[in-house]
Amino acid sequence: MNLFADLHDRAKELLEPAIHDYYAGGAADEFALADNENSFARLALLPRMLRGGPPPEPRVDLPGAPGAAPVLVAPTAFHRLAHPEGELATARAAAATGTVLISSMAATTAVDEVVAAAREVRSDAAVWFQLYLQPDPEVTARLVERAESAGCTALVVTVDSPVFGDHVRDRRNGFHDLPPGYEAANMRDLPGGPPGGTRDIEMSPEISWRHLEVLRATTALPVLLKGILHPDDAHLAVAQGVDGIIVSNHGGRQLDAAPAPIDVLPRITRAIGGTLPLLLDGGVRRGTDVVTALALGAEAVGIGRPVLWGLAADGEKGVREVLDRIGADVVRAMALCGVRGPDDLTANLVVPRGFGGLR
Ligand SMILES: Cc1cc2nc3c(=O)[nH]c(=O)nc-3n(C[C@H](O)[C@H](O)[C@H](O)COP(=O)(O)O)c2cc1C
Ligand SMILES: O=C(O)C(=O)c1ccccc1
Repeated sequence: MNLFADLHDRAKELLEPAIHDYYAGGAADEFALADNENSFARLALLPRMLRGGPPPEPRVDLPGAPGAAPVLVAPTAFHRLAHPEGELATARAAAATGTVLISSMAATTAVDEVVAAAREVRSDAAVWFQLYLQPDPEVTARLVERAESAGCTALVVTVDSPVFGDHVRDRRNGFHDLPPGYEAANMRDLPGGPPGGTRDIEMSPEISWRHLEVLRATTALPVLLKGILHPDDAHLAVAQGVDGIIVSNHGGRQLDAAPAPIDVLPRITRAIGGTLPLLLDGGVRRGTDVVTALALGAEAVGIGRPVLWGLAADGEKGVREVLDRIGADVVRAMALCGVRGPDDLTANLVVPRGFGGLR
């Protein structure tokens, strides 16, 4: 049970089973998928009382997104499979709530249309573009140009996908490609692709820090890396001069043996906390999860599947419901913990559940 259980139930009723499974599923045995939520459940918050502060107003300055809500929309593929308005509905709901939308390279709507929909609702809406570095740097460069001319204010480079994860449910359901009538619209008219058609998204183990360097030389946009889990990689990211890190195991869809992001966040914070903005996604389902992540060193978090459930259940209104619910729940959780501002979000707020008073 969580804050979005009703929307997930409704989405499950409405979606074709193979599409529901595509969204819900993880890699292999789904250990990482399960652990993402379970790891939050293994942590408790030790609240402070009678602190006499104003009502919490959680807002955060992120690269290309001043004054953003601390909960972002994580990039997820293929929103038109959830609702006919697809990414346009998601973009409008995110903009209306002051939420950063990380628009997926694998979207079924082109990024310029996504940004335009957000900016119609709110002229300063922040949309970041998520990107898989492509083996052909020309293809990557063209995608970056598209994101820049669309008006995206940061790039999120997903680094946890040298190959596709083994999505067992998709294999079982025979769900391998977008159904007819849908397209990965950002991949239209790219070098090496069919004329007038869309190019496949390539995932390649060849991709290295060198490709990232090339990318960073071609853009002035802030670049965040999504999918870092090892503290040594966090150090390398700092040395490269990136603008932020999203600690993530891709919602349990890539390496199934990967730890839950919330379990490695303290090590990453110890390694590089304070030098760059740290974000986290995976298993965030309630305000106390957000407070836990912020206390352990994240500036902000992303949510993936709950947005898809809201979108499938009720389009723009459903996504709005998801973002409003979690926003209000964050304020409630902070107030219940006696958090007055960012300075009160420290690691000593978090204890293991069932600690028996021994710590
Ligand atoms: C259906 C689905 C599609 C996704 N597509 C992408 C994608 O295109 N690019 C990407 O970087 N991450 C993608 N992700 C991973 C999310 O950005 C995020 O890391 C994850 O969903 C967070 O976990 P949560 O769903 O538990 O909130 C996808 C996740 C799901 C569930
Ligand atoms: O499904 C995913 O998790 C994902 O990241 C993806 C990547 C490329 C195309 C479609 C989905």
